[in-house]
Amino acid sequence: MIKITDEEALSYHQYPRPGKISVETTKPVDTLKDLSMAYTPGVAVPCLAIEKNPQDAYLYTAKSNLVAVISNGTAVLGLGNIGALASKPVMEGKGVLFKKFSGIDCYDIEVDTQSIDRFCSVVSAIAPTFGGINLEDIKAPECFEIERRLTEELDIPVMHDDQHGTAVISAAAILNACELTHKKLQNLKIVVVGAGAAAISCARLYRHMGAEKIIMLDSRGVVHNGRSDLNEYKREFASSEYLTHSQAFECADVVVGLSKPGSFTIEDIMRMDNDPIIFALANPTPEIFPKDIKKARPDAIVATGRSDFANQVNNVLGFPFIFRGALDVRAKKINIEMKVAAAKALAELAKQKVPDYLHKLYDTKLKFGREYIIPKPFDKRLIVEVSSAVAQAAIESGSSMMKNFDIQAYREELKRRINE
Ligand SMILES: NC(=O)C1=CN([C@@H]2O[C@H](COP(=O)(O)OP(=O)(O)OC[C@H]3O[C@@H](n4cnc5c(N)ncnc54)[C@H](OP(=O)(O)O)[C@@H]3O)[C@@H](O)[C@H]2O)C=CC1
Ligand SMILES: CC(=O)C(=O)O
Ligand SMILES: [Mg+2]
Repeated sequence: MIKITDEEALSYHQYPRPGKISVETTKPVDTLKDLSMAYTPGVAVPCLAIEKNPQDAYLYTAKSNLVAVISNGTAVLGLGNIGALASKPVMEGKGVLFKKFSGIDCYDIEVDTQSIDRFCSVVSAIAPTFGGINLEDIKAPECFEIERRLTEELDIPVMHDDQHGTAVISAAAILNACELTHKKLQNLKIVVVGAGAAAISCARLYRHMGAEKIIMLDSRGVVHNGRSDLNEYKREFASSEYLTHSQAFECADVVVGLSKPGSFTIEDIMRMDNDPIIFALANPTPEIFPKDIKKARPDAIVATGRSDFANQVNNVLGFPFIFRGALDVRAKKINIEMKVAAAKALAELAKQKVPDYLHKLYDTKLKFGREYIIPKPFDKRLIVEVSSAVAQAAIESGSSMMKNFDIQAYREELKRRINE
């Protein structure tokens, strides 16, 4: 396990210059002619072209490869409502991952408001700059309304990463854990601990993919019909019978923690069925640490959201590649078909032979099994498999604005890029 100290983390962020991102130019500005083209008078030509045909913005500006990572800092990792400014290191971090893993340029934008109206009006006002909007770390239930409004209003893909990125990756991991434990998704008893942004969307995707028995817990216990304090999103998963916290775990096959440290315990996981699938996904501190889970339940398949344990179920495996595919086919929305395609592509990739550079990087032999149910973020094949699956689903489901997109040529181009 890789250990880092607080001092190392601060030093990484401070030196050699503060922060993790910068802006670079893509055209030469070395001569008087360059200057005349980049700025006035040359720049007026693309301006007028775009005024005439707005789609030309994709030809003459950085829009087609530019995503905004936008947060109001209300649910930053599992740190809670720490505010817009304090969320900036995470948002810069998402920008780094976009660039590193899928070549997408990114501006992080921290919006200091908790008002849904104000947040939406800021985002929709700046949307023309971008090819896509990645919403991040906005708490529930506001995040659902924010995403709904922006998706409806804008003609570029908008995705709340904590909702859908997490749903896609955890669904892929559950599919593979099922295969390893010879269980079927539709027969699973799934306990989702948390009823916020990530939890609600994960549960929706599992249900869409065939899960039938989902029990949800929030900070007040099991979400059930007898409660009068449920919002409309929690009500979608309210169980018809009253259950105690402990009863929820009785013979459960899967627990997905999307809450905070300590929200379920060793006693809870001891009640689960054989070969339990236990995902403790709160960041940075999981609900229970893997070593404690493994000690109590050696038969468990365990995942966390962190890079320093086996089976990292984290949306880093999703947003870079989902947006890559969506941007490249100019998808108007990131729809359910694209999310399911991403989940299936991820699950499938974990079953392929792992390239040597990953064995070296992770200093361990990686082979599909209990300690490797989901690909690693540094797997270069992710962009080929996930982005092309997303692009194909966008085309087939009618979300793409491109006519005659050659998906095979696109896959080849992505393969070429990773071999450069
Ligand atoms: N691994 C990954 O890829 C990801 C992990 N996460 C992690 O998931 C967690 C939640 O994030 P997010 O959904 O964005 O945040 P939200 O603020 O939207 O949701 C937090 C949820 O946790 C619930 N909760 C708090 N305490 C308990 C408890 N003791 N028992 C049960 N539920 C509890 C809250 O309940 P109530 O509704 O009653 O307030 C709320 O529903 C964070 O730790 C985050 O880091 C999130 C996204 C991706
Ligand atoms: C991983 C992530 O996005 C989170 O924990 O919020
Ligand atoms: Mg997040």
